[in-house]
Amino acid sequence: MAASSSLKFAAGFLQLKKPQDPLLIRSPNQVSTLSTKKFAPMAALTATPAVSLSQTFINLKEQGKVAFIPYITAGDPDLSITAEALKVLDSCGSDIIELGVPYSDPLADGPVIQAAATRSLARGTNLNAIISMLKEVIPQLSCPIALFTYYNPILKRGIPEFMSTIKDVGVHGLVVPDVPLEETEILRKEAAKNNIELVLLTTPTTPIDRMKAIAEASEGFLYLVSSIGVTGARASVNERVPALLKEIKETTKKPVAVGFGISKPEHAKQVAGWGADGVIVGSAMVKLLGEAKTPEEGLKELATFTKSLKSALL
Ligand SMILES: O=P(O)(O)OC[C@@H](O)[C@@H](O)c1c[nH]c2ccccc12
Repeated sequence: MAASSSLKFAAGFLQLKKPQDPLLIRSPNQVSTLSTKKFAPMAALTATPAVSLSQTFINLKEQGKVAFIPYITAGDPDLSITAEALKVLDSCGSDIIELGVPYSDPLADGPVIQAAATRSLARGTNLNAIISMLKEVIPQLSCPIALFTYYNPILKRGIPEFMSTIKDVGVHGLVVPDVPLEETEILRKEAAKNNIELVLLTTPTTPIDRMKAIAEASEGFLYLVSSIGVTGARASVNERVPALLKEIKETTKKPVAVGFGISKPEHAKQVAGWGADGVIVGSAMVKLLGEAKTPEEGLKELATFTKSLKSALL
């Protein structure tokens, strides 16, 4: 698995890998034994059902708040810990959770998320097992889930079936980083049929006309990738973000969430101060869970970190 660290997003999106590459495809029938595990000891408890991504932003805006959106990789260290982590993230104030489907060739990911995906796949995580876990856990969450996946797992399953499956378990949004705008039409159509909001991404190198078209087509929110390159914590947030946000805000009324390289409460506060409607933190979260001595310790650290990021946005 090699993700190029010099990767540049081609006009907003990555190049699509050939779906027939056998290395990239796992059979949907390959159900891990994890899928039969009980993920939710308190399955009887149900939270207030989550609203859509766009409604979440409307509600926050009314309160003058910025959305906090953590990202974690499903199945790292295993899916039962992911289930617990989702509950921790939800109860510590996350507004939307981006849950990543691990993938063998995660082109847009830096070393931290690549390593998490490798560990997760090595444990046998696959889409069916993730879906079974979500079926039990989503009813216990009060914030919506946006599933993050590269395009291949969607193609492998078939777009209509993929969408109806994730809808049935209560997923609200979808982020697919390697589909060019021109190819999102079919995805959008199937997503819309199932009330799934398809979030599109724009980057600092996206030409303005293309950014406008992406903003127009994006649902739920628009994902502003703060800097070119791959995911991963950085010392500071790209100074071009305020200008990029201004440009986008002149184009669209849709909420804009900023991600890539945000790893500290100070970063989150700064990005919110620049006018973002949401702040996305991935690698820093994944690292805490991945490097903890025990899963329990990882979950504790995740709780503390989530609260500190959330309170930077209050
Ligand atoms: O890890 P970071 O730098 O905090 O960035 C957010 C990010 O992890 C998440 O949104 C994401 C994970 N993998 C991606 C690939 C492309 C775009 C976005 C992502």
